[in-house]
Amino acid sequence: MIINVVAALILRNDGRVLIARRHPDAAQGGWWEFPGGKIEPTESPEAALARELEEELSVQLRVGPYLASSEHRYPLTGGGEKCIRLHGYLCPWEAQPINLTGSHDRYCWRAPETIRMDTLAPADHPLLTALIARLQSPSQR
Ligand SMILES: Nc1nc2c([nH]c(=O)n2[C@H]2C[C@H](O)[C@@H](COP(=O)(O)OP(=O)(O)OP(=O)(O)O)O2)c(=O)[nH]1
Repeated sequence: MIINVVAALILRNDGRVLIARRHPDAAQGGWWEFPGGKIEPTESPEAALARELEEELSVQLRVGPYLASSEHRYPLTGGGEKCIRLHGYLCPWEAQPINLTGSHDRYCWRAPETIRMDTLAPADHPLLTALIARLQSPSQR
């Protein structure tokens, strides 16, 4: 079964993007990722993402354009694997307090090209690559 997950690439005016670290006790604990979560059956991806951002960071943001998707299989401890289909959306940052109230223990703002791939959840790699390409494309300047 494929689990559909949405993630936000929250972009600040200075070009930095928000990444958050999954709590050690959470699934895929310790990885840095773009905040978000699973899409419930009755939700649009955008509604799911707005809800997850409120639940996980206590922020209210406008969900912007779709960026890219990826698929990744994580091994399960008891055997087998879990297949994640991750859909990334750009979200312009609107300044407000951030409170981590979900599955993360830290967050930070990073220039996308300085994010270390070996600390980023594997499913997020294609999203980061797509973000860097988009920010470098002349039409986005
Ligand atoms: N939120 C999020 N999850 C990601 C990313 N990359 C990635 O591999 N994942 C994985 C981790 C989890 O196995 C799964 C999403 O689970 P989650 O725990 O964030 O979703 P949720 O809040 O809806 O979960 P739940 O505790 O309510 O069941 O997708 C990402 O960038 N953001």
